[in-house]
Amino acid sequence: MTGTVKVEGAKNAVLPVIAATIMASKGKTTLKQVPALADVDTISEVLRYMNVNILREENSLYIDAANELKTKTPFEYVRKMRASVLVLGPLLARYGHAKVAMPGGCAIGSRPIDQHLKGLEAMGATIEVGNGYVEAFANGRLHGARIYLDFPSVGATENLMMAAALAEGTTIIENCAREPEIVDLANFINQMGGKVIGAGTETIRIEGVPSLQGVEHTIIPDRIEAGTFMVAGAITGGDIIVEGAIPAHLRSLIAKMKEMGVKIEEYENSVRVIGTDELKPIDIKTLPYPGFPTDLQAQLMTLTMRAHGTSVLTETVFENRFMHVEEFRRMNAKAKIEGRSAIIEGPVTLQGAEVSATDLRAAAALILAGLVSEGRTAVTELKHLDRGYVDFVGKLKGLGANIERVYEQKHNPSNDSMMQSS
Ligand SMILES: CC(=O)N[C@H]1[C@@H](OP(=O)(O)OP(=O)(O)OC[C@H]2O[C@@H](n3ccc(=O)[nH]c3=O)[C@H](O)[C@@H]2O)O[C@H](CO)[C@@H](O)[C@@H]1O
Ligand SMILES: C=C(OP(=O)(O)O)C(=O)O
Repeated sequence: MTGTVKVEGAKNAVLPVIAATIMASKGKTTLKQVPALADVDTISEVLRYMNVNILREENSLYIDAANELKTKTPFEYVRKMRASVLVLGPLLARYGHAKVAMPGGCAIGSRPIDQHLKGLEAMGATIEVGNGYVEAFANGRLHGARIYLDFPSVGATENLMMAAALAEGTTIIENCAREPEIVDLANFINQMGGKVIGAGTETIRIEGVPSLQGVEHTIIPDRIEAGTFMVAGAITGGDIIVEGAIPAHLRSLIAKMKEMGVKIEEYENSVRVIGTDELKPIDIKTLPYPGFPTDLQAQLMTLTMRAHGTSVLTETVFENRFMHVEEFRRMNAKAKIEGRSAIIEGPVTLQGAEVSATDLRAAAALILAGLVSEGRTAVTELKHLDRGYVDFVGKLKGLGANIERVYEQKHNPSNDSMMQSS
């Protein structure tokens, strides 16, 4: 594949930022570079349900949360998207009450929210969990606290940072997540009038303020989408430019791809990827940022199937994020799971097959594998893909891929399939 592909605003940055907009009791918020994703629609629906005015025009969202808001979120939204739980901190901080459906597990793990709740309790909240809901109360404003997270959870860091922004006094979150999306959220809160220091390091300090206001903010580029296209360039032995990729956000992927023999040129706001036939095997361990992202594990796995030798991919962030391995085996991959590791023997000639996407990144990875498989591959369950990729098929076609999106039943997108032949 050759050519240039442009990345969208980051899904994992825009979702917490949209949740944070409900803390603005005055003024309106304009968000720019908002990707047209199913997850953005879902969180927009959550806000509308709560009585927030929210309007989308092209890549911008206009949000007015100055009305009195409902402080409850029903299960139907959280079921579609776990990130709905990010309204818990903002609602509790603004209203002293929040009732949010408990997110269940999903295909990648059980995903509890104990660290979110532990932090909110330390800030003075009373929490009740029952009948599938978590309900939190604060007697007046939350107060500042010193919180040590057991694990640098992205969602817990975000929920607590938002709650602390409107709390009385200073909150210190230690062992917090350091992802670029945390920094984007902190920048947004600070633009709103908040006082957050240290985002991007292991300790964040937040001085609470009495109120926050709406502002204009541009969402950072999606490093996971960028990384997915970088792998697409490499696996097809192509030469592609990923525009909007910030190399500093992709250090671990760039290092691993270079170790495999892929040529990568870095520019300020783009990367060029030049594939090779002589891929070397690698060992990878997923870790919180700046370690290798779990959200790129499945995609990079496809590249290891083309490498000459044995690669070991160890998943430490989620306990069950190897559902795609079984699907890859249907495509002739020599792959097995041993404990928390996937062992991949390469190189193999992948064969087209009918496979099913088990989660969002598995969907992208199966499509990447399909690009280099002999014969036709059909990927189903594309509702997962639509959560996190804008026009993935169109963008790959633009780079020269032989791929079509097929709508089998118009009103049930989960039945769609994706086909490609090589
Ligand atoms: C919308 C969004 O930004 N999603 C990302 C976010 O998810 P999310 O915020 O859910 O991920 P976390 O960092 O919270 O979870 C990481 C690990 O910690 C565990 N955990 C988390 C919270 C908690 O209270 N207790 C607990 O045990 C989880 O089960 C998981 O095993 O970060 C993940 C890890 O980089 C990414 O894969 C997701 O794409
Ligand atoms: C796991 C992911 O997302 P979420 O946390 O929204 O399920 C992802 O983006 O790969």
